[in-house]
Amino acid sequence: LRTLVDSGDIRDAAVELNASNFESFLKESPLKFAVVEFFASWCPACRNYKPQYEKVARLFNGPDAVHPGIVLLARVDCAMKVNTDLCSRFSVSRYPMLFWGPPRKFSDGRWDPKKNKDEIQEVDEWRTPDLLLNYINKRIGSSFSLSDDKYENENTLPMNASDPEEISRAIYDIEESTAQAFQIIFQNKMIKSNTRSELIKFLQLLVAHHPSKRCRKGSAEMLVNFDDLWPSNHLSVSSQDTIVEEVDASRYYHICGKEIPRGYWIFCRGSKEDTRGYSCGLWVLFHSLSVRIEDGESNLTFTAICDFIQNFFTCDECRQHFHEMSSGVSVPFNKTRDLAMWLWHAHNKVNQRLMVKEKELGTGDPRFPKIMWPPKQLCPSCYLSSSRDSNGLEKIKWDENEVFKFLVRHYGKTISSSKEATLSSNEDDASSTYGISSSSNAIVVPVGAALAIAIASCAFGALACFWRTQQKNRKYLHKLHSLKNI
Ligand SMILES: Cc1cc2nc3c(=O)[nH]c(=O)nc-3n(C[C@H](O)[C@H](O)[C@H](O)COP(=O)(O)OP(=O)(O)OC[C@H]3O[C@@H](n4cnc5c(N)ncnc54)[C@H](O)[C@@H]3O)c2cc1C
Repeated sequence: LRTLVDSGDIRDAAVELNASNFESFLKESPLKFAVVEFFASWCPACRNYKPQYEKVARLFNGPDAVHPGIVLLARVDCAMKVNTDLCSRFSVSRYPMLFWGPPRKFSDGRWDPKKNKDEIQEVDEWRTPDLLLNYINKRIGSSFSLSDDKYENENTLPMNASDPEEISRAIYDIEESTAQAFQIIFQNKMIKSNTRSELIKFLQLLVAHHPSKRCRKGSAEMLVNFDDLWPSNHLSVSSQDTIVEEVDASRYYHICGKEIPRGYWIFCRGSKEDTRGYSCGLWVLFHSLSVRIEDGESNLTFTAICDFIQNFFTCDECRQHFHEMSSGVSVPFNKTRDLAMWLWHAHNKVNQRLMVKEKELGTGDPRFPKIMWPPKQLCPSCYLSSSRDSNGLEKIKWDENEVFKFLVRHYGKTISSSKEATLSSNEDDASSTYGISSSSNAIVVPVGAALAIAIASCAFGALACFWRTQQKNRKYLHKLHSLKNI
């Protein structure tokens, strides 16, 4: 995608699209809304309009956006020959012409002036930044203003954590937090002799059950190369030495693809700069893993998550509290439900503790106060009864069967399926190279014997380990063939 630099050092905030990237870019966009300006570079009125359009674009697009993750502003130059068909699909008859609609509808869409019921609409009021922003505000029921300052926007955030639709956008934050987790691991050189196997276990879990296809693919690549990158035989058992310096880990920073981390949050976006974000994304990742695993994988998953938190989550207080909670588990988990419910309960314990603390210290996010979760609006059937004790604390009697059903619905299919379908086709090629099935979330095992291991143990660990060896053998054979051919 072309990032334009128009005058001096000022980058355009509106994204310039053309016929070759229009469809894929808009299809993959995590945003709910888009404005597309069709213009012609030779048109003087368009040149004059550009700074006005940019004023609104800077509010929503780019790293300094005041309200990122909501509306995409893009433009297409109809004076470019390659864009002729694209512009005629939208019946562009004068310049500039602006359209409004969901990004995905643009990608395969067209606009017909005779059909005004389309999801794509011509923007009728756009001539000044105020008019365009008013139009956007009317469409999404917001009250954004051109004078909004970064992160001082509690009252304008249109998102609501109790909106059941919001969770479908959490896939982007799960990807973001996964990528950030590995950035932190590499930057802080956290792969050591005593943490190496914990990371491998966690990667195996991600390969098999991460809700994002591109993160499964990235984890698989890292797992296949793990022994080469961080060989265990370079370390003595007692050694605490960091071994990450020996390899160019930066090549493997992009566990969920090159464009991630994107640098902003959507579902986990706080109303202040220092709230929510990474830790919220991690919780959502853990919950979505917990409902994706098979019964027989529950204990391994529990250990993999606990070890990951212990070794790689760099919030001391968090890992200490989490360790206290996980040490209280005396009986191994046998069922998906056991783990999902334990994690839900543990998260609520953290919420309860933070409810008091954040109130005392004023450190919480005013738009997202801690609550016993899920709230009634999200899952009425989860509540048998609720009352307040003498200190005003809410006491809830949960219907745990309903809670589990809700967790499966909330963190299961809603999170991945529709968004994954939009990934680009070259990722499909790569994932088949690595034997990852997108439909089942599982690893495709090349040999029947491996299947037997998988069925017998029903554990992603054994399966992923076997598969890793297979990949290494394949790599070795491939190298051998290339050498023979020289
Ligand atoms: C493992 C772990 C331990 C932590 N321990 C601490 C700690 O000890 N002290 C501290 O100050 N901070 C701790 N944090 C950070 C803290 O829990 C929050 O992540 C942070 O305050 C941001 O809160 P949030 O409002 O974004 O919601 P989060 O608590 O991060 O939750 C993210 C989302 O998960 C959903 N959710 C909320 N509760 C549940 C639940 N019970 N089950 C399932 N889904 C739920 C909601 O949709 C919510 O928006 C911890 C984080 C993690 C990942």
